[in-house]
Amino acid sequence: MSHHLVETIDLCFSYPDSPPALNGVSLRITHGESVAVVGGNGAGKSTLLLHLNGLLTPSSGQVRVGDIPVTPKTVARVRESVGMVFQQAEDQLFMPTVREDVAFGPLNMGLPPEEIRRRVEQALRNVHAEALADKMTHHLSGGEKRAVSIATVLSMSPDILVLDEPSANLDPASRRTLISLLRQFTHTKIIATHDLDMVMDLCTRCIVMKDGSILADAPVPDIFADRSLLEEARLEQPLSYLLMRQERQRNNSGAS
Ligand SMILES: Nc1ncnc2c1ncn2[C@@H]1O[C@H](COP(=O)(O)OP(=O)(O)OP(=O)(O)O)[C@@H](O)[C@H]1O
Repeated sequence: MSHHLVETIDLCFSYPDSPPALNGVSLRITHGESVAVVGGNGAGKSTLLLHLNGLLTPSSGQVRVGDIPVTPKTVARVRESVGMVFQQAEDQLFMPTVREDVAFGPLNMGLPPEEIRRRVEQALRNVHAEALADKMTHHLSGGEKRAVSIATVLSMSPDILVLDEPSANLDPASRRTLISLLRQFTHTKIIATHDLDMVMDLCTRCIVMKDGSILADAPVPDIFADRSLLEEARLEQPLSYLLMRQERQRNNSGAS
């Protein structure tokens, strides 16, 4: 894929017998960006993400990854480039052991056994889960499942990592580990989340959704400075933003 752009053009989608879940979403994300997708419950975040690697097909409009339109014909190629980490780890992990789950993607890509072994080891090392390799996936804790879910995607060496609620249900230490892990992934990241403190930590750009449309798309500090926008989107200023602003005010008053 020439350059790892993700683009949606006037994307609309309705689930069967339901009102539209996406209403003309257009966005363009370029290589290396770290983008948060935020909004209240039911705003359309997961539905948008599921279009990015062809798990849902638009009712109208288009999704493009690089120069390839995402269609049933291109979807296998697109999924080598766009790695999706689902909201529920149970949707991601379906093989008996961790090692088999992490090997599943590379195996499907038709890679030689030695390369598969190398990728599995590397991906597990990246998420600090080497010790879990031979465990049964259904015996893992929530945090371990999340780490292994990410490894199943990293083993395919994606250019674009798409994560739906990656920090949900993690204890503070596991959440912190996840954030530092994601920080090390320097390719494009697209993260749907309610964890606005994590957005402060990881993202530079923030897309705010409401009722299946984009309400705002701007640098993270600009979004968090706009209280009426946040209220309209059923969001609140995160603590880390308030602390950062307080610190700046203190420094400014100290300097004057
Ligand atoms: N499988 C489905 N069938 C019918 N409607 C659905 C389905 N999945 C989602 N929806 C509806 O589509 C809309 C968008 O849902 P979506 O899950 O994309 O929102 P979200 O922003 O990810 O929400 P949350 O923050 O609660 O996870 C909602 O009105 C939801 O009820």
